[in-house]
Amino acid sequence: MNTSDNILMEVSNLKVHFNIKSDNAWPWQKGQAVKAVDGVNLTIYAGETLGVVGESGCGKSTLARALLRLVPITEGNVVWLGQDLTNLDKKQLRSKRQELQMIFQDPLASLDPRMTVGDIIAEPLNTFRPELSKDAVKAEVRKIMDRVGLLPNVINRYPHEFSGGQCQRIGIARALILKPKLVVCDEPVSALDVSIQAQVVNLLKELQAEMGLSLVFIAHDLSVVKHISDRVLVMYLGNVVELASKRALYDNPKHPYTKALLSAVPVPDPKVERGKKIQLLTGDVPSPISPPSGCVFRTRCPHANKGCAQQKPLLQVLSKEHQVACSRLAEIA
Ligand SMILES: Nc1ncnc2c1ncn2[C@@H]1O[C@H](COP(=O)(O)OP(=O)(O)OP(=O)(O)O)[C@@H](O)[C@H]1O
Repeated sequence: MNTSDNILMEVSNLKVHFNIKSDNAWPWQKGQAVKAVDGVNLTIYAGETLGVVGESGCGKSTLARALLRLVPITEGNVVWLGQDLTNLDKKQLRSKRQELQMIFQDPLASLDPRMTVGDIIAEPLNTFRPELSKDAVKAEVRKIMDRVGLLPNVINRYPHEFSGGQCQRIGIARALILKPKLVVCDEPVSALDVSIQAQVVNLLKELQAEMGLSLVFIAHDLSVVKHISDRVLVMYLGNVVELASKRALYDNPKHPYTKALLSAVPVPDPKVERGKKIQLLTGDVPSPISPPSGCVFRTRCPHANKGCAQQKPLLQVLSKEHQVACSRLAEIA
């Protein structure tokens, strides 16, 4: 159960704005910033999987990196087990890396091509546990390799000799060898074949249960997120538009954006699929350089003509349905 006793991370008003460099910007963009993450509040509990979904460019990866302070944070706080990571210096932050790990989208690109699998997996141990003997490190490496489904005889091979799925297993082994408390998985299966995706997702699920890990799991595929998550966070234009338990979100989505996203998910039953109405969103996603004020979804919201277009703050919109969604937002905030 999620209670204040088992909070791992508390994120408040988190903002990551990237200043646009003048050499690769249009003249009118100079001095402006991309608001990749723009005021996110969330809590991560011990042992849970928090899924993160949203269209491309909505800020999922930036949020993931900001949780581990891998990108500069413009404003806000990321409190990890009572300690604000945003105040830590490099050395203090480094000591937290044992507890906070990340798995990346492109498994091959995330592995050093000049290192053997054994060395890649051993690297975090060599860095953070220098007191361990070579034999002890090797034993740990073999143990985790076995756990993620890598055969012992591949220990001296190089990443390019492996398939995408195997490379992701190597990435998982490296991330888990220090027994972290939280692993942020940034689209860990997006680059894999569908058949392999299921294996990797199930492996993560098993390891999570076994090691009592918390996962932040980012993906485009809402079915994958449904399979692995306990709670799901929906992002739009750097903001959280809905955050709810998996069941509540998939069975009874409140926010019009969530509804539109879910309506596009294919249903395995052809009869249901044929009769299904996809809620198409009109218009493009506004620029993250100058997002709409008030409700960021306003320009594409199907209820916008009922008052939402007036740039009113979230709770002043007239549509009843949208009010429900927006009062949920207030609860979340
Ligand atoms: N280093 C950077 N400098 C400037 N803008 C950036 C930088 N990194 C990301 N952005 C911008 O921030 C916004 C959010 O990007 P981000 O990669 O976090 O989105 P995303 O939801 O993870 O997208 P995708 O699903 O395609 O990976 C985008 O507009 C992106 O162009």
